[in-house]
Amino acid sequence: MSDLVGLVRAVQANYYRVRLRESINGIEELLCVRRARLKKMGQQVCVGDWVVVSHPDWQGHRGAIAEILPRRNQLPRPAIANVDQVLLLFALADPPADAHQITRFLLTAEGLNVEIHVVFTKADLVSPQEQQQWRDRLHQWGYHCHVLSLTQGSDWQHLHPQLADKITVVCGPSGVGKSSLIRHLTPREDIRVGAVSDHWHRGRHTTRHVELFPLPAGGWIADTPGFNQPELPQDVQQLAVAFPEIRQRLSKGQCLFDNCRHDQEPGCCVRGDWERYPLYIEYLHELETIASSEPSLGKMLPVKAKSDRQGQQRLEPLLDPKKYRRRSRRQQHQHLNPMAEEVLDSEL
Ligand SMILES: Nc1nc2c(ncn2[C@@H]2O[C@H](COP(=O)(O)OP(=O)(O)OP(=O)(O)O)[C@@H](O)[C@H]2O)c(=O)[nH]1
Ligand SMILES: [Zn+2]
Repeated sequence: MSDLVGLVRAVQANYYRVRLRESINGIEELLCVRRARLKKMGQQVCVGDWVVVSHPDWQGHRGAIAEILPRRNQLPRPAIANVDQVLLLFALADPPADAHQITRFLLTAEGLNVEIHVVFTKADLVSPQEQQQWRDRLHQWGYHCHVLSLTQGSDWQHLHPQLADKITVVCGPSGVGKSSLIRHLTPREDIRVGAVSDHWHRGRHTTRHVELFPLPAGGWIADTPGFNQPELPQDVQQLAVAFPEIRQRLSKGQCLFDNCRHDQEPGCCVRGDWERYPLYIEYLHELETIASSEPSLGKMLPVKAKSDRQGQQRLEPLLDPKKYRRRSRRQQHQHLNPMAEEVLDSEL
């Protein structure tokens, strides 16, 4: 008999909601735990994983995840596997669009190495001129964007073809309409699924969890918790390549120094009169300040001599930020209780 394979739609506490690749006797989903063997091997299951299910209990709609199929990629926060694209959503008003905040989201999305779609909502709240200004602005930054309203017209339906057959993650600040958009795109989806809902809602974690919703034309879409200020990339190199404007300048020219920070260095081909250059410089200095304020690192790290803007020499640490970066508070909070899982595993 062939393996029972499914897609993990949601993870909460120690339960995994798995949508079977093919429904069996009308049953589409099983509520699963993770086999002890996977746990011993330290394998975490995350939303978006394709998994092999064993021990199906068709009456109780239960099962156990026996194997995780290879992942194409994995977003770290929130943990979602096999992501095809990120849809960044911003409102044109209420809350107003803000270049600084949009850039922080774009930088995070750029670091994920997946396709990026930018969408502005609440077009009904601003003039056509203002809509066009944001379109032009994003175009100059190197992005195409959609502008739409969920309360007027049906432009949002133009998103369907871009989402079909893909796993799309919607990110954006709080209150921009992420949940509303997903409700529009997945009209027939019932979040509570028959027999599994009782077990599901008994979970200890009451915070909003990540979930994949099926799209009518195939594919899946997930909302992510709204947070307003994503973290910066991990190092200066990653920061620079996360700006399409910088990538474009570096594809045409070359800076004098290989390790140019594109700040005050002579012979820099990136420094210039482009809109987001001051933002790049602000984030560059923010990253460098974080790096140099790590108290325990100053002693351990090699330093390099640098000239500041007044021509004074100063020492700067040469960091390997990946190695020394602290875990974020969000990561720490996402750690689930392993004890409870032990009990469930031992039942199988
Ligand atoms: N005028 C107008 N209001 C909208 C539009 N889209 C969403 N809204 C409203 O904006 C508010 C916030 O929408 P949500 O979908 O809850 O936003 P969210 O991004 O999921 O917010 P968080 O859950 O905080 O992350 C709601 O009152 C929606 O009705 C739109 O296109 N135009
Ligand atoms: Zn440079």
